Amino acid sequence: MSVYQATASAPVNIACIKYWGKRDTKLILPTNSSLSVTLDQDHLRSTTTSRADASFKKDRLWLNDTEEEIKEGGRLATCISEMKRLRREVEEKDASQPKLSSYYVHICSRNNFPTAAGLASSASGFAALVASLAALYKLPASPSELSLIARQGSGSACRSLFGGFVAWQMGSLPDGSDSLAVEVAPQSHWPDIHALICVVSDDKKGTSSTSGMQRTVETSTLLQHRIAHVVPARMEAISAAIQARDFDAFARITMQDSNQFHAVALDTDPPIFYMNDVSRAIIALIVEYNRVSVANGGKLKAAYTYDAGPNAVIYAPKENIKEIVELIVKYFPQPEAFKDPFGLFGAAGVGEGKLVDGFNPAVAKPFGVGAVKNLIHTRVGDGPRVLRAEEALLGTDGLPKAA
Ligand SMILES: Nc1ncnc2c1ncn2[C@@H]1O[C@H](COP(=O)(O)OP(=O)(O)OP(=O)(O)O)[C@@H](O)[C@H]1O
Ligand SMILES: C[C@@](O)(CCOP(=O)(O)OP(=O)(O)O)CC(=O)O
Repeated sequence: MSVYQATASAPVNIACIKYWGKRDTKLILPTNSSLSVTLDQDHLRSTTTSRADASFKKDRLWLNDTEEEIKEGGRLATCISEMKRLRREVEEKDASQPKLSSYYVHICSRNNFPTAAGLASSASGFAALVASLAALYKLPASPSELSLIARQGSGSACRSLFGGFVAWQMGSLPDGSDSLAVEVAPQSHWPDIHALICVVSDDKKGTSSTSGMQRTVETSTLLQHRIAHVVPARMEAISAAIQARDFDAFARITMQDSNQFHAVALDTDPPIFYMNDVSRAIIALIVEYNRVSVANGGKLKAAYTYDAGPNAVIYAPKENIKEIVELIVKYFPQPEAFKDPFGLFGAAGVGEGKLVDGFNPAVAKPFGVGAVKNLIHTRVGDGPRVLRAEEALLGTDGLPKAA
């Protein structure tokens, strides 16, 4: 008997131009275009195995070993049924294809980082779901076509169907068929872009992105200004900066857009605060680090950005990461020396940290151990990967294997 099963992994992406607001909440159509950097799956990823079998009694999904309910009409159900629809098209064109679209699926997924903690698990999670079903169903669909479906799981997920630098074009059609992700530049165009994630909190967050952005759409006048007058020009400018590998322009726009996203959150009624004192201290450190560089005739060396939570993501060319880690560790001591996967610091790692010459230490007060709980050093990465059969998360019985 044939086994119909496929496993895929997908990356996290962190936006430089933020998606915040929907014009259609069911189809997940945004009020503005957005642009992100895909992070390396070698460090942060969702891995998903999908299997279709005539003996299965219903569609089931396990996330990190716990079964999730697939609510009728919900986001998971929509993605699964849309993927079955694409499979049906394949079967209608070629009668020799097994009728997998009529079978129920079992799906097992794991994230190798905290779920629902503002580390974009919904993005990698829905991208991995769509990528694994596309492999199971042997769909001829392009990443942009698959992004149309991932988008209906979680908007930001559509951007995780590509590696490198990715735009989500908002589109204008009411059915959403032109609201999709496109590659701005592949990972290989600018592999030198690294990211340092400062995990300020890995708790579940207070106001979810989904509910927060709707409140912003309903109450913020600043959002209307952003949509009409700010984002279109920024999309153009940051795409040009990426094409030219102009980090100074990339960093300036990224920080401006993070600031404006948090400004529209604050302009929401009642106001939404995602950053905390630790987040703001990290901003002050990056601003001062850049000031010293510019004062010495240089350019911006790092860019911060924050999603719907207090964690900082710092983008920088690889050559600056050592200084940045030393700076962060100086103000946010770590329980153990920080060792990074790129071996920038040798076997001993970074212990006490230090400041670059000319840095004004008074821009922030030092915090205690635990204020930044964890540092994750990663870089721009590739798009979803189809994995070997041995990496499957479902056992021969179609149920999750023990972790
Ligand atoms: N691997 C996965 N497979 C399927 N769904 C997932 C997966 N990982 C996360 N999700 C879905 O995404 C939800 C978490 O999304 P949520 O937006 O709350 O957090 P986040 O993505 O970590 O944060 P943010 O999107 O604001 O950065 C989970 O509750 C689950 O429904
Ligand atoms: C701040 C953001 O991370 C918001 C992400 O929102 P989601 O994609 O999580 O929202 P839903 O579409 O409702 O699932 C900015 C971004 O990723 O562009």
